[in-house]
Amino acid sequence: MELISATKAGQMAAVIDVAGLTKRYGERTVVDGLTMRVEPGQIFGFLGPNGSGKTTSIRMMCGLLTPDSGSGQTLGYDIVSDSAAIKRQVGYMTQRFGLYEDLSLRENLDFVARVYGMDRRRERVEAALERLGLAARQHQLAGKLSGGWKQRLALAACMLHEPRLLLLDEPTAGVDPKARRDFWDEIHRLSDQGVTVLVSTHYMDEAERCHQLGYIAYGRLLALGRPDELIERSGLSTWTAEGASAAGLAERLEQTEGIEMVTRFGNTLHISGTDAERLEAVLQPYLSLPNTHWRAESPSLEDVFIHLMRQSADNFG
Ligand SMILES: Nc1ncnc2c1ncn2[C@@H]1O[C@H](COP(=O)(O)OP(=O)(O)OP(=O)(O)O)[C@@H](O)[C@H]1O
Repeated sequence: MELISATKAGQMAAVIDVAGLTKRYGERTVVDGLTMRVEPGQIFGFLGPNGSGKTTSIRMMCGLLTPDSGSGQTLGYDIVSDSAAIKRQVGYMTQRFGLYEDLSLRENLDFVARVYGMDRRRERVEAALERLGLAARQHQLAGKLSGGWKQRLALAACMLHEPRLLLLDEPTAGVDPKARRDFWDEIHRLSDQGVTVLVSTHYMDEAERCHQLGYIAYGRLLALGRPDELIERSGLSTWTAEGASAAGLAERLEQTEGIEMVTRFGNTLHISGTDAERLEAVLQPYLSLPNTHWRAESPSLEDVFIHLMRQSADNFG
Protein backbone atom coordinates (compact mmCIF):
# COMPACT_ATOMS: atom_id res chain seq x y z
CA MET A 1 0.00 0.00 0.00
CA GLU A 2 2.75 2.39 1.04
CA LEU A 3 4.66 1.47 -2.07
CA ILE A 4 1.68 2.32 -4.26
CA SER A 5 1.18 5.75 -2.69
CA ALA A 6 4.91 6.44 -2.89
CA THR A 7 4.84 5.60 -6.59
CA LYS A 8 1.79 7.77 -7.13
CA ALA A 9 3.37 10.64 -5.27
CA GLY A 10 6.51 10.21 -7.36
CA GLN A 11 4.50 10.24 -10.55
CA MET A 12 2.55 13.32 -9.56
CA ALA A 13 5.74 15.13 -8.77
CA ALA A 14 7.23 14.85 -12.28
CA VAL A 15 8.16 18.32 -13.50
CA ILE A 16 7.57 17.40 -17.13
CA ASP A 17 5.24 14.58 -18.04
CA VAL A 18 4.16 14.45 -21.68
CA ALA A 19 2.75 11.71 -23.88
CA GLY A 20 2.41 11.38 -27.65
CA LEU A 21 3.41 14.97 -28.45
CA THR A 22 3.28 15.44 -32.19
CA LYS A 23 3.91 18.48 -34.36
CA ARG A 24 3.59 18.73 -38.12
CA TYR A 25 4.60 21.47 -40.49
CA GLY A 26 2.80 20.87 -43.79
CA GLU A 27 3.47 17.27 -44.78
CA ARG A 28 6.39 16.90 -42.39
CA THR A 29 6.07 15.44 -38.92
CA VAL A 30 8.89 17.13 -37.05
CA VAL A 31 8.05 15.69 -33.61
CA ASP A 32 6.43 12.29 -33.64
CA GLY A 33 4.74 10.89 -30.53
CA LEU A 34 7.17 12.17 -27.91
CA THR A 35 6.59 10.59 -24.50
CA MET A 36 8.89 11.44 -21.60
CA ARG A 37 9.09 12.47 -17.95
CA VAL A 38 11.57 14.66 -16.16
CA GLU A 39 11.81 14.27 -12.39
CA PRO A 40 12.39 17.15 -9.96
CA GLY A 41 15.99 18.29 -9.66
CA GLN A 42 17.04 16.16 -12.61
CA ILE A 43 19.30 17.34 -15.41
CA PHE A 44 17.77 15.88 -18.54
CA GLY A 45 19.91 16.08 -21.69
CA PHE A 46 18.29 16.22 -25.09
CA LEU A 47 20.49 15.01 -27.92
CA GLY A 48 20.04 14.49 -31.61
CA PRO A 49 21.22 15.66 -35.01
CA ASN A 50 20.43 19.16 -36.32
CA GLY A 51 16.79 19.52 -37.23
CA SER A 52 15.72 16.40 -35.31
CA GLY A 53 13.02 18.27 -33.37
CA LYS A 54 14.66 19.20 -30.05
CA THR A 55 13.73 22.90 -30.10
CA THR A 56 10.20 22.13 -31.29
CA SER A 57 9.81 19.61 -28.42
CA ILE A 58 11.13 22.07 -25.84
CA ARG A 59 8.76 24.77 -27.12
CA MET A 60 5.77 22.44 -26.82
CA MET A 61 6.78 21.46 -23.28
CA CYS A 62 6.99 25.07 -22.12
CA GLY A 63 3.68 26.14 -23.64
CA LEU A 64 5.14 28.24 -26.46
CA LEU A 65 3.89 25.95 -29.19
CA THR A 66 0.65 23.95 -29.33
CA PRO A 67 1.06 20.30 -30.29
CA ASP A 68 -1.14 18.90 -33.07
CA SER A 69 -1.78 15.90 -30.83
CA GLY A 70 -0.63 14.48 -27.55
CA SER A 71 -0.94 15.94 -24.10
CA GLY A 72 0.93 16.51 -20.89
CA GLN A 73 1.85 18.66 -17.97
CA THR A 74 4.76 20.87 -17.10
CA LEU A 75 5.12 22.03 -13.48
CA GLY A 76 1.66 20.55 -12.92
CA TYR A 77 0.02 22.72 -15.60
CA ASP A 78 -1.61 21.42 -18.76
CA ILE A 79 0.70 22.28 -21.67
CA VAL A 80 -2.23 23.35 -23.87
CA SER A 81 -4.85 24.93 -21.59
CA ASP A 82 -2.48 26.36 -18.96
CA SER A 83 0.35 27.37 -21.28
CA ALA A 84 0.37 30.97 -19.96
CA ALA A 85 1.08 29.75 -16.41
CA ILE A 86 3.95 27.55 -17.65
CA LYS A 87 5.49 30.40 -19.65
CA ARG A 88 5.52 32.54 -16.50
CA GLN A 89 7.19 29.87 -14.39
CA VAL A 90 9.93 28.42 -16.56
CA GLY A 91 13.30 29.92 -17.37
CA TYR A 92 13.85 29.47 -21.12
CA MET A 93 17.23 30.20 -22.68
CA THR A 94 16.90 30.13 -26.44
CA GLN A 95 19.70 29.48 -28.92
CA ARG A 96 19.76 33.15 -29.81
CA PHE A 97 19.21 35.02 -26.60
CA GLY A 98 18.95 38.78 -26.87
CA LEU A 99 21.16 40.93 -24.68
CA TYR A 100 21.77 44.62 -25.06
CA GLU A 101 25.42 44.97 -25.95
CA ASP A 102 25.62 48.63 -24.99
CA LEU A 103 24.16 48.05 -21.53
CA SER A 104 26.21 46.77 -18.60
CA LEU A 105 25.57 43.35 -17.08
CA ARG A 106 23.66 44.90 -14.21
CA GLU A 107 21.63 47.11 -16.55
CA ASN A 108 20.76 44.12 -18.71
CA LEU A 109 19.44 42.17 -15.71
CA ASP A 110 17.58 45.18 -14.38
CA PHE A 111 16.01 45.70 -17.81
CA VAL A 112 14.75 42.11 -17.93
CA ALA A 113 13.31 42.45 -14.40
CA ARG A 114 11.49 45.65 -15.44
CA VAL A 115 10.12 44.23 -18.69
CA TYR A 116 8.59 41.32 -16.77
CA GLY A 117 7.31 43.63 -14.02
CA MET A 118 9.12 41.69 -11.28
CA ASP A 119 8.92 42.73 -7.64
CA ARG A 120 12.08 43.02 -5.44
CA ARG A 121 14.00 44.04 -8.55
CA ARG A 122 17.19 45.22 -6.88
CA GLU A 123 17.34 42.17 -4.64
CA ARG A 124 16.79 39.80 -7.57
CA VAL A 125 19.49 41.46 -9.67
CA GLU A 126 21.95 41.38 -6.76
CA ALA A 127 21.19 37.71 -6.11
CA ALA A 128 21.62 36.78 -9.79
CA LEU A 129 24.92 38.69 -10.03
CA GLU A 130 26.22 36.95 -6.91
CA ARG A 131 24.97 33.47 -7.74
CA LEU A 132 26.54 33.41 -11.18
CA GLY A 133 29.80 35.06 -10.16
CA LEU A 134 29.03 38.17 -12.21
CA ALA A 135 29.26 40.75 -9.41
CA ALA A 136 32.85 41.80 -10.17
CA ARG A 137 31.92 42.49 -13.80
CA GLN A 138 28.54 44.06 -13.21
CA HIS A 139 29.48 47.43 -14.75
CA GLN A 140 31.13 45.93 -17.83
CA LEU A 141 29.28 46.33 -21.13
CA ALA A 142 27.64 43.09 -22.22
CA GLY A 143 29.02 43.61 -25.73
CA LYS A 144 32.57 43.37 -24.38
CA LEU A 145 32.06 39.98 -22.74
CA SER A 146 33.52 36.74 -24.08
CA GLY A 147 31.10 34.05 -25.27
CA GLY A 148 31.26 32.17 -21.96
CA TRP A 149 30.38 35.23 -19.88
CA LYS A 150 27.56 36.18 -22.25
CA GLN A 151 26.15 32.71 -21.73
CA ARG A 152 26.34 33.17 -17.98
CA LEU A 153 24.59 36.51 -18.21
CA ALA A 154 21.84 34.91 -20.28
CA LEU A 155 21.46 32.21 -17.62
CA ALA A 156 21.30 34.87 -14.91
CA ALA A 157 18.59 36.67 -16.89
CA CYS A 158 16.41 33.58 -17.17
CA MET A 159 16.92 32.81 -13.44
CA LEU A 160 15.76 36.24 -12.21
CA HIS A 161 12.21 35.10 -11.52
CA GLU A 162 13.57 32.04 -9.66
CA PRO A 163 12.04 29.39 -11.91
CA ARG A 164 11.86 25.78 -10.74
CA LEU A 165 12.40 24.57 -14.30
CA LEU A 166 15.08 25.71 -16.73
CA LEU A 167 14.87 24.90 -20.43
CA LEU A 168 18.23 25.51 -22.05
CA ASP A 169 18.46 25.17 -25.82
CA GLU A 170 22.10 24.54 -26.74
CA PRO A 171 23.28 27.03 -24.13
CA THR A 172 26.99 26.46 -24.70
CA ALA A 173 27.19 26.29 -28.51
CA GLY A 174 30.49 27.80 -29.62
CA VAL A 175 31.81 28.38 -26.08
CA ASP A 176 35.32 27.24 -25.12
CA PRO A 177 35.76 24.06 -22.99
CA LYS A 178 36.70 25.85 -19.75
CA ALA A 179 33.67 28.18 -19.95
CA ARG A 180 31.43 25.20 -20.83
CA ARG A 181 32.73 23.33 -17.80
CA ASP A 182 32.07 26.32 -15.52
CA PHE A 183 28.59 26.70 -17.00
CA TRP A 184 27.88 23.04 -16.25
CA ASP A 185 29.19 23.36 -12.69
CA GLU A 186 26.57 26.07 -12.31
CA ILE A 187 23.84 23.85 -13.78
CA HIS A 188 24.77 21.17 -11.24
CA ARG A 189 24.65 23.66 -8.39
CA LEU A 190 21.16 24.70 -9.49
CA SER A 191 20.12 21.07 -9.73
CA ASP A 192 21.46 20.47 -6.19
CA GLN A 193 19.19 23.30 -5.07
CA GLY A 194 16.19 21.50 -6.59
CA VAL A 195 15.97 23.28 -9.96
CA THR A 196 15.04 20.91 -12.78
CA VAL A 197 16.94 21.37 -16.04
CA LEU A 198 16.13 20.24 -19.56
CA VAL A 199 19.09 21.02 -21.79
CA SER A 200 19.80 20.30 -25.43
CA THR A 201 23.39 19.82 -26.49
CA HIS A 202 25.63 18.39 -29.17
CA TYR A 203 28.60 17.97 -26.80
CA MET A 204 29.34 14.49 -25.45
CA ASP A 205 31.18 15.69 -22.35
CA GLU A 206 27.99 17.59 -21.46
CA ALA A 207 25.79 14.57 -22.19
CA GLU A 208 27.90 12.57 -19.72
CA ARG A 209 27.10 15.12 -17.03
CA CYS A 210 23.30 14.62 -17.32
CA HIS A 211 21.28 12.39 -15.00
CA GLN A 212 19.04 11.27 -17.84
CA LEU A 213 19.36 11.46 -21.62
CA GLY A 214 16.91 11.39 -24.49
CA TYR A 215 18.16 10.86 -28.03
CA ILE A 216 15.87 12.14 -30.77
CA ALA A 217 16.19 11.66 -34.53
CA TYR A 218 13.67 12.55 -37.22
CA GLY A 219 11.31 13.67 -34.48
CA ARG A 220 11.27 10.32 -32.69
CA LEU A 221 12.73 9.57 -29.31
CA LEU A 222 14.99 6.61 -30.03
CA ALA A 223 16.69 6.15 -26.67
CA LEU A 224 15.98 7.22 -23.13
CA GLY A 225 17.97 6.49 -20.00
CA ARG A 226 21.00 7.25 -17.87
CA PRO A 227 24.27 7.60 -19.79
CA ASP A 228 25.55 4.24 -18.45
CA GLU A 229 22.22 2.55 -19.32
CA LEU A 230 22.37 3.81 -22.91
CA ILE A 231 25.90 2.46 -23.27
CA GLU A 232 24.84 -0.87 -21.77
CA ARG A 233 21.72 -1.17 -23.94
CA SER A 234 23.41 -0.14 -27.18
CA GLY A 235 24.61 -3.71 -27.74
CA LEU A 236 27.83 -2.25 -29.14
CA SER A 237 31.27 -3.73 -28.59
CA THR A 238 34.26 -1.52 -29.07
CA TRP A 239 37.98 -2.06 -29.48
CA THR A 240 40.57 0.66 -29.46
CA ALA A 241 43.81 0.53 -31.43
CA GLU A 242 46.48 2.93 -30.32
CA GLY A 243 49.80 3.72 -31.94
CA ALA A 244 51.46 5.56 -34.80
CA SER A 245 50.37 3.01 -37.42
CA ALA A 246 46.78 2.62 -36.17
CA ALA A 247 45.37 5.52 -38.24
CA GLY A 248 46.60 3.86 -41.44
CA LEU A 249 44.28 0.91 -40.78
CA ALA A 250 41.10 2.96 -40.65
CA GLU A 251 40.07 2.72 -44.28
CA ARG A 252 40.67 -1.02 -44.51
CA LEU A 253 38.79 -1.68 -41.28
CA GLU A 254 35.86 0.42 -42.45
CA GLN A 255 35.45 -1.91 -45.44
CA THR A 256 35.53 -5.03 -43.27
CA GLU A 257 32.29 -7.00 -42.72
CA GLY A 258 31.51 -7.24 -39.02
CA ILE A 259 32.85 -3.77 -38.33
CA GLU A 260 30.18 -1.10 -38.23
CA MET A 261 32.05 2.01 -37.22
CA VAL A 262 35.61 3.24 -37.19
CA THR A 263 36.34 6.60 -35.61
CA ARG A 264 39.73 8.31 -35.34
CA PHE A 265 40.87 10.18 -32.26
CA GLY A 266 44.42 11.33 -32.96
CA ASN A 267 46.53 8.14 -32.93
CA THR A 268 43.69 6.06 -31.54
CA LEU A 269 40.95 4.27 -33.48
CA HIS A 270 37.60 3.27 -32.01
CA ILE A 271 36.29 0.22 -33.82
CA SER A 272 32.76 -0.92 -33.03
CA GLY A 273 30.29 -3.60 -34.02
CA THR A 274 27.12 -5.15 -32.67
CA ASP A 275 28.39 -8.76 -32.74
CA ALA A 276 31.22 -8.98 -30.18
CA GLU A 277 32.53 -12.42 -31.29
CA ARG A 278 32.51 -11.52 -34.95
CA LEU A 279 34.24 -8.23 -34.24
CA GLU A 280 37.02 -9.97 -32.31
CA ALA A 281 37.36 -12.57 -35.07
CA VAL A 282 37.74 -10.03 -37.87
CA LEU A 283 40.25 -8.04 -35.80
CA GLN A 284 42.40 -11.13 -35.04
CA PRO A 285 44.83 -10.61 -37.95
CA TYR A 286 45.53 -7.07 -36.74
CA LEU A 287 45.97 -7.74 -33.02
CA SER A 288 49.61 -8.77 -33.34
CA LEU A 289 50.68 -5.83 -35.50
CA PRO A 290 53.82 -4.17 -34.13
CA ASN A 291 53.56 -0.72 -32.52
CA THR A 292 49.80 -0.96 -32.13
CA HIS A 293 48.20 -1.50 -28.77
CA TRP A 294 44.73 -3.12 -28.88
CA ARG A 295 42.16 -3.11 -26.11
CA ALA A 296 38.55 -4.25 -25.79
CA GLU A 297 36.71 -1.34 -24.19
CA SER A 298 33.28 -0.26 -23.25
CA PRO A 299 31.94 2.02 -26.03
CA SER A 300 31.90 5.74 -25.34
CA LEU A 301 28.67 7.71 -25.35
CA GLU A 302 29.80 9.23 -28.62
CA ASP A 303 30.18 5.75 -30.17
CA VAL A 304 26.64 4.96 -29.01
CA PHE A 305 25.12 8.14 -30.45
CA ILE A 306 26.90 7.82 -33.78
CA HIS A 307 25.61 4.26 -33.94
CA LEU A 308 22.06 5.44 -33.13
CA MET A 309 22.31 8.14 -35.76
CA ARG A 310 23.42 5.65 -38.40
CA GLN A 311 20.68 3.22 -37.48
CA SER A 312 18.06 5.93 -37.64
CA ALA A 313 19.32 7.07 -41.04
CA ASP A 314 18.78 3.48 -42.23
CA ASN A 315 15.34 3.26 -40.68
CA PHE A 316 14.00 6.57 -41.87
CA GLY A 317 16.17 6.90 -44.99
N1 LIG B 1 7.90 27.14 -37.87
C1 LIG B 1 8.34 26.15 -38.64
N2 LIG B 1 7.85 25.94 -39.88
C2 LIG B 1 8.29 24.94 -40.66
N3 LIG B 1 9.25 24.05 -40.29
C3 LIG B 1 9.79 24.21 -39.08
C4 LIG B 1 9.38 25.26 -38.19
N4 LIG B 1 10.09 25.14 -37.04
C5 LIG B 1 10.92 24.09 -37.20
N5 LIG B 1 10.75 23.53 -38.42
C6 LIG B 1 11.46 22.36 -38.94
O1 LIG B 1 11.30 21.32 -38.01
C7 LIG B 1 12.46 20.51 -37.91
C8 LIG B 1 12.89 20.40 -36.46
O2 LIG B 1 13.42 21.65 -36.04
P1 LIG B 1 14.00 21.90 -34.58
O3 LIG B 1 14.44 23.32 -34.56
O4 LIG B 1 13.00 21.47 -33.59
O5 LIG B 1 15.24 20.93 -34.55
P2 LIG B 1 16.48 20.85 -33.54
O6 LIG B 1 16.64 19.42 -33.20
O7 LIG B 1 16.26 21.80 -32.43
O8 LIG B 1 17.69 21.32 -34.44
P3 LIG B 1 19.10 22.04 -34.05
O9 LIG B 1 19.92 21.02 -33.34
O10 LIG B 1 19.65 22.41 -35.38
O11 LIG B 1 18.73 23.22 -33.21
C9 LIG B 1 13.51 21.19 -38.80
O12 LIG B 1 13.57 20.50 -40.02
C10 LIG B 1 12.97 22.57 -39.01
O13 LIG B 1 13.35 23.09 -40.25
